Amino acid sequence: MTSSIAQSIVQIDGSFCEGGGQLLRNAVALSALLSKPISIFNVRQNRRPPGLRRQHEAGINLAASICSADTKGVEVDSTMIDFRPGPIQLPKTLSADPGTAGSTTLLLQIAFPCLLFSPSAHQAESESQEAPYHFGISPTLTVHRRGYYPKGGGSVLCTVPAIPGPLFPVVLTERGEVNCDPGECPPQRMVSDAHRTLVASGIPARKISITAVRERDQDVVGAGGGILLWAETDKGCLIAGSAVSIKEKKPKRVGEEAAKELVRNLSHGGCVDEYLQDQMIIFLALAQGTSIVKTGPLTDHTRTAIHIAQRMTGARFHLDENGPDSTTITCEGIGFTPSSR
Ligand SMILES: Nc1ncnc2c1ncn2[C@@H]1O[C@H](COP(=O)(O)OP(=O)(O)OP(=O)(O)O)[C@@H](O)[C@H]1O
Repeated sequence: MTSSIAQSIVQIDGSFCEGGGQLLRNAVALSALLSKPISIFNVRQNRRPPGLRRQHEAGINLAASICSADTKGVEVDSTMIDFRPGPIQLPKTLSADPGTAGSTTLLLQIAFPCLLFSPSAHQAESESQEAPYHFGISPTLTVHRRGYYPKGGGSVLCTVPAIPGPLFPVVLTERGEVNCDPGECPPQRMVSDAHRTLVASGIPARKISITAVRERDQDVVGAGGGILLWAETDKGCLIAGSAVSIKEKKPKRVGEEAAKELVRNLSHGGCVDEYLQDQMIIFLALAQGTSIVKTGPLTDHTRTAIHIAQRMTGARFHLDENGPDSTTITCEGIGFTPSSR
């Protein structure tokens, strides 16, 4: 390796802050998108066991197939990887399979930014500009089959509208009034328990509606269940709480857990919940201009995502931690477009 190439490789310590798989996904996604080679050492150092698991391996290989990357060390248990992106060359359909009960949405987390700015499907331009979502984009996600732990076997199809220009910045500083609390979940005990926990926390019963959904046997692999609760506000914010049932957990606890998560995320008055908080960082960094997001206490996932986004993109973040329960994230995004690559 010549010294000029060595100098241009961004060296990333995978043990920073949260030190898990999300650091890896953000760093690889930005490497592929910005065409910046990276080396990550101490991969998932804060997890037991550390190193890559099959779903991380599948995610990195998916990103590599999108941007024709040369990789090193991408195998289970590896704690050091190299990722050298090449040109983005997309087939019409891409698929990835971790071969385990790994999360499909985490595979998407790594591929989505690159697909969004891929130079292939600019006919989607008008659709993307009219979309009502925070950044002005409208991907679709269709669940073909749910696969429950430990077997896995689920299948989702995600369609990503490629955009020709930069993302719009977002200003999410006023949450607005909660309109209703719809929810989806299977057994009745989860429903009644979630309902009781929400009412006990002060949410009026008339605003709560939970629908029990039973999947058709042919649409699932394995046995399981879960509950998803969300609150929608008149300013277009969605705040969620969810839980999945596993053998060791009583259904009563599942409903309670999801309701408590929703209440926790409503109580800080922010515009995004604790999960959207870290997942939107990469998009704030890529958007054009100043984004401002009011949220709850910062998570370590968010601090990690900000660290990686600043290093890889040069976007500037400013954090106002207004007491223990409220944070305002301001970001001066770089205005990335497919032609900046
Ligand atoms: N219940 C949930 N709803 C929505 N998003 C979630 C939920 N739980 C986790 N996430 C999101 O999933 C991502 C991964 O988080 P998680 O803590 O599961 O794994 P990780 O630390 O990134 O990876 P790993 O455990 O593989 O090292 C984060 O971006 C987080 O916001």
